[in-house]
Amino acid sequence: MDRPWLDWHVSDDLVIAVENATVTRNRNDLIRSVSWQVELDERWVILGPNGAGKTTLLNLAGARMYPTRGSVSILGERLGRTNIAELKTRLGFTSNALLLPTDETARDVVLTASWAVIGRYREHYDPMDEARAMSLLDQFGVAALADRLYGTLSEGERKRVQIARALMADPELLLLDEPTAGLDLGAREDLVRRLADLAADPDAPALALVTHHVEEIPPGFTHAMLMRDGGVVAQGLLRDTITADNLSKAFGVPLRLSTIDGRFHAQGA
Ligand SMILES: Nc1ncnc2c1ncn2[C@@H]1O[C@H](COP(=O)(O)OP(=O)(O)OP(=O)(O)O)[C@@H](O)[C@H]1O
Repeated sequence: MDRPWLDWHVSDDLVIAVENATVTRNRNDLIRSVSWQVELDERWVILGPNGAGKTTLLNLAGARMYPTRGSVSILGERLGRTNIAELKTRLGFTSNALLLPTDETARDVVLTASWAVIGRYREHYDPMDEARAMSLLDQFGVAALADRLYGTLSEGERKRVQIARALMADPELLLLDEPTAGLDLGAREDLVRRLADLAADPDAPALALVTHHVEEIPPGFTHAMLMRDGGVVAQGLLRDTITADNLSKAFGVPLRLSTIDGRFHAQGA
C-alpha cells in the first residue's frame, strides 16, 4: 500500500477527503464510519454488491448529500461550510438518476453544462464552447449524433453523451455512477476503452467510478474501494485491493479472479 489508510493526513493534492462519515436515513446507516482519500492523479473504482453504499459515497463526493456524522471535504471545501452551487461547477457527475432533457439535441445537452444548467434557454455560447462540446462528443464516439434529440438515443449512446456533458466544464473531479450498466457487450467494451484512454490522460481530472463488475474496471485505474453493508471491506492500490479474497468478502460468495491484459475476470470458486 502506498499510504496508511487509517492515518488521517491532509495533503494539498487531496480532491476527496471523507473522514469517518456516516449517512443515516430513517434510522438506517446507508454508509457507516467510512474514510476515503483521493488525490489529484488517482483513478478510483468503487465496487460492491447492491445496497453496499456505493452511490451514497459517490453522492457525498459529488456534494449531493451531507454526512450525518463525520466530515467531507471536496476540492478543499468542507461540505456544510461552503457554497455548494459553486463547488458543483468544479465537479463532473453522471448517474442514471440525473434527468436530462429528452427534447434537446445531444450537442445542447453537453453545451449547457458550461453554464452548469440543464436545458438550453437564453445563455450565450461562444464558438469555443461549441467546438469543445463537439470534440467531447467525438472523444466518446457520438459526434455523428450531435443533432439527434437526446430522448431518441439508445441507453449506450446516452451514457456517452452524459460523460461528455460531465467533462464539458473541465471539472477537477469526475464521478461516474455505473456508466457501463445496461450496455450490450460491444457498447460496454467501447466505453471501457474510452474510459481507459481518459484514465491515461495526465490532464484528465481525478476519477471515481462505481460498478458491480470487475470486468468493467478500465485499465489504468489506480485504486479501488470495496464496500459491503455500508462499510469498507478493503481500499487502496488496485492491485492490492482487487483480490479473490477481498471480492469474496465484499460479495459474500467464494470467487476466483483472473486477469488478462490488465482486465479482471471473476467467477464463482
Ligand atoms: N432514503 C433512504 N432511506 C433508507 N434507506 C436508504 C435510503 N436511500 C438508500 N437507502 C439504502 O441504503 C443502502 C445503500 O444504498 P446505495 O444506493 O448507496 O447502495 P449501492 O451500493 O449504490 O447499491 P446499488 O448497487 O444497488 O445501486 C441500500 O440498502 C438502500 O436501500
